[in-house]
Amino acid sequence: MADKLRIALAQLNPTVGALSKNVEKGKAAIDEAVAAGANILMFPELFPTGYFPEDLLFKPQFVKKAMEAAKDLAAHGRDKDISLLIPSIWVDNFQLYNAVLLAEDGNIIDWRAKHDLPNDDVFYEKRYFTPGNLPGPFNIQNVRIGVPICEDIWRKDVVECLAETGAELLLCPNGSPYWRNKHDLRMNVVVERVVESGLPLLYLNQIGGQDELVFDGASFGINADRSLAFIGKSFEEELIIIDWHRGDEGWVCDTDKAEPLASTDGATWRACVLGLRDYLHKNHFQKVVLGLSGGIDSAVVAAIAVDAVGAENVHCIMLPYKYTSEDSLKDAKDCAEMLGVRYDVVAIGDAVEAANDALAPLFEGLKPGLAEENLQSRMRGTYLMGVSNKLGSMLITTGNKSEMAVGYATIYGDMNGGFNPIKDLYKMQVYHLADWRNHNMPKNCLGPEGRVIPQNIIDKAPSAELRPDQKDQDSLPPYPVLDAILEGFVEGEKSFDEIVGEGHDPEVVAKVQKLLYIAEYKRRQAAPGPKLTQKAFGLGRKYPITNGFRDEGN
Ligand SMILES: Nc1ncnc2c1ncn2[C@@H]1O[C@H](COP(=O)(O)OP(=O)(O)OC[C@H]2O[C@@H]([n+]3cccc(C(=O)O)c3)[C@H](O)[C@@H]2O)[C@@H](O)[C@H]1O
Ligand SMILES: Nc1ncnc2c1ncn2[C@@H]1O[C@H](COP(=O)(O)OP(=O)(O)OP(=O)(O)O)[C@@H](O)[C@H]1O
Ligand SMILES: NC(=O)CC[C@H](N)C(=O)O
Repeated sequence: MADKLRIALAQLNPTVGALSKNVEKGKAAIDEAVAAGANILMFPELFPTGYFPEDLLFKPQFVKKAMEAAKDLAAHGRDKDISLLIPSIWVDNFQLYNAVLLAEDGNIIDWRAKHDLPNDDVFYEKRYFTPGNLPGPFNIQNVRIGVPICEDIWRKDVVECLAETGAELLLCPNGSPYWRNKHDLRMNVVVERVVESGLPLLYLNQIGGQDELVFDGASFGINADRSLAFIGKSFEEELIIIDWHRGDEGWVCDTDKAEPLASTDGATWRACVLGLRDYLHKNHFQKVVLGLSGGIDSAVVAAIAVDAVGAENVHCIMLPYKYTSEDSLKDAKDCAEMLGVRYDVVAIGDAVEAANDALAPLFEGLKPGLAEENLQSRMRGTYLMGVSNKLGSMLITTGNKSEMAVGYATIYGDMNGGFNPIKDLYKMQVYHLADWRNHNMPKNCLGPEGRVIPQNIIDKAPSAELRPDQKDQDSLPPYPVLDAILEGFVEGEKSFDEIVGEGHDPEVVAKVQKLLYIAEYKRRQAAPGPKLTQKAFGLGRKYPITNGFRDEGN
């Protein structure tokens, strides 16, 4: 019976659906693990397909090829002295499972299926998979190793069963998307399972962006005595190699590895950066274009873009109209210079006047208002999409969570764009992160150190500049109040009475609730953006567009 184990954890960044590319990445990890003398190598959840393949799983051809990909990866272990744990889809007796395969010497010799299928928030696993039976441990190199798959550790039953059936060590592959401070939650869950079972647990997560999800890595292990065994890098690929020995009280970690965890602000920023970078690169774009208005939102989006793909791949365009202030022109230019990006100025006046003239006969007798204001935004959106088409850069859009919540953005105007890096940041968080980035240089970011956003952009009152002297606060409550009410409704699903009970004006609360509900149609047509909170608009929050419900209190 082995008394020592060298375990390799492949904290990798797969691309959903890119079966051959993922398998090649996996084979390189096998070679590296073998060279490092590892006895066991484990991959993250559903590695050959990437997490999560969604309705690709309804395509028999995809399922067939995904199983072939898993077998191909397993075959790479032939004539190599290493046991592979490959989490993959698996079909058995006409049922589809979210499984983990044990492969030795090129052959799949055993497998287990995920028992607890997550079906809340952004997960829809019951739509696709049959739940596995409660599993027993694998016998790997004469050590009994339990492999609960991701959600299997978020409830008690699977680990309890593994412990009762003789597991000595737990290895858990995950596809666990980031949200703010989720790492603490994962640690708590793992410690609970360790305390209940008395077994050490190694937690492996993937990294990378997949549409609206970002995976943050930071894989870790907890010893049986609840102490932290090791922690890997955040938001970076890494082959983590950890030595274990069998002591009198069971398996103990011998490797001293404690990568620093990103701070809450640092992790939020890096999730936006990685989410954007992977969305672009995995969809074969190198460059982005955006409208830089001299306001806070586009300045922060430009800084995130530069950190994601480098200044040489970010094109900022100021599109002034007669309401654009001198301050905005200066602030936009200063910001572009600080970031080192290409900056152009393209006036929209002639086009806006031409459109107004063309529509004038239809609008005769009507007062100018919202239609004329939104036309400016739409003209900018049209110009920017023209640049995107011609120069091959993706247009990125800049609406923050407060604006997306209340519909304070012009549909088919400034909402144009393929991806929105700040979609899940409330306005006050956008300000906070602008200041944070001016004072911090996050890891793996390609932008300059030091100030990247002019102080005047942070200090001045926000304005859409669609009419003379317009300020956001003419139409909306002050952002600290708006954000607090929205957090109540969106993150907390609180009642009208609860929010009013927190000291907010009932009329304002009612207005925000109404705006929130009637803007659902805009959100359905909005670009995706990285999920940073437990309740992000998009994948995990499903509200009807046609919705007659209003909570008016008791
Ligand atoms: N349920 C529904 N399903 C489908 N379509 C629906 C709809 N309800 C309205 N609509 C349509 O949507 C249109 C109204 O939407 P839209 O044209 O966007 O216009 P709207 O939401 O009325 O106005 C945009 C607001 O955003 C502000 N804004 C604009 C640009 C930038 C910023 C900023 O600070 O970032 C702020 C602007 O000052 C204004 O208050 C209507 O003409 C109506 O036809
Ligand atoms: N003059 C402009 N030049 C270029 N882009 C603009 C201009 N005005 C608005 N935009 C684009 O439209 C988006 C919405 O901008 P707007 O100024 O209306 O409100 P905002 O949400 O406060 O954004 P920001 O803080 O970036 O100004 C901007 O982020 C920017 O991408
Ligand atoms: N893929 C999964 O099973 C993930 C579920 C788990 N609750 C998590 O967020 O980490």
